[in-house]
Amino acid sequence: MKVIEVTNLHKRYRDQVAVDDVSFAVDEGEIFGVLGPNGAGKTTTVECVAGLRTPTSGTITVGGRTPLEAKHLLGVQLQSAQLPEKIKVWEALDLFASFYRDPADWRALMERVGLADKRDTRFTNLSGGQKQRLSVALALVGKPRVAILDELTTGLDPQARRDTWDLIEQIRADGVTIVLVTHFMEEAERLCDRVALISSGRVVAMDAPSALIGQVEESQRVRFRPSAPVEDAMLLAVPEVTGVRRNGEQLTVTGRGNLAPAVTLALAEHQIVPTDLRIEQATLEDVFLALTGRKLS
Ligand SMILES: Nc1ncnc2c1ncn2[C@@H]1O[C@H](COP(=O)(O)OP(=O)(O)OP(=O)(O)O)[C@@H](O)[C@H]1O
Repeated sequence: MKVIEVTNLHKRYRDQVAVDDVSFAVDEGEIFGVLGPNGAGKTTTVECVAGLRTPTSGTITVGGRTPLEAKHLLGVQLQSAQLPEKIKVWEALDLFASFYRDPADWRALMERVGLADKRDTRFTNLSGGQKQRLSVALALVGKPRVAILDELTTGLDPQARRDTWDLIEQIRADGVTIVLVTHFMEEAERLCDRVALISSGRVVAMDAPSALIGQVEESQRVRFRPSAPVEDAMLLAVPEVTGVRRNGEQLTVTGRGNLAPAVTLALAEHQIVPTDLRIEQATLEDVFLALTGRKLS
């Protein structure tokens, strides 16, 4: 079932087109990623979905209603959401809970996002990751059906980022649909069931990360040093192989599908052992580059 439907969204700020033509639908219970470089129109798109901005044209429904009618279904954690510096963790949660008729138990939520021991800490004294986790808790306090999380892990160190990813997965396990705005391809690959790649206000591709990566011409690369000389022709005869490059003794074989097992098997048939074997897989970055000629970050 579709919980969000965006059709031909267009948003202009005076003479600046922020979103040119964006359409997508989000299934109930999925983590849907909106991925694109800075300025692609991601924030504008989700702010329209959240009812915080009015589209210039196009339609948006959330749970079959307009974003404004659906406000109670949405929990929004927005980029650089700021709280008063001196507010304490518990006060912020208690304040946000007071906005709703039937709020979640904010104490349980505080526990859930790992801030129970920071209950009395002021916002300004929280670390970057703790601030982000508080903002997630604040987005969830209204028991939303859909949570919109914008650039949630920007500025976090790797450990804090992984902790935040775990938190997002837990929230989804509770049945909350998540729209995740990010410009980190690794984050999108790891978390999202589907992603919309956005460039210059348009959706250039939309699918599961693995499906998008599978479409890249050379989605796999295998690098190794052969224990004995290898003919290119022998490798090119392997159906999965599309190319062979040499760099001194090192060979780079590109291709698709189950490339690494196919290559090692072909080598074994010629009594050749691949040493220093490294397998590299294309990423969403490669997909984006192939589609737009531009880098994601
Ligand atoms: N309030 C505004 N007034 C005028 N132009 C705006 C406004 N908000 C955004 N824009 C412009 O619209 C375009 C899209 O911005 P948006 O913030 O939606 O992109 P984004 O993909 O979220 O980028 P980022 O990751 O940097 O936040 C940009 O060129 C931006 O400068």
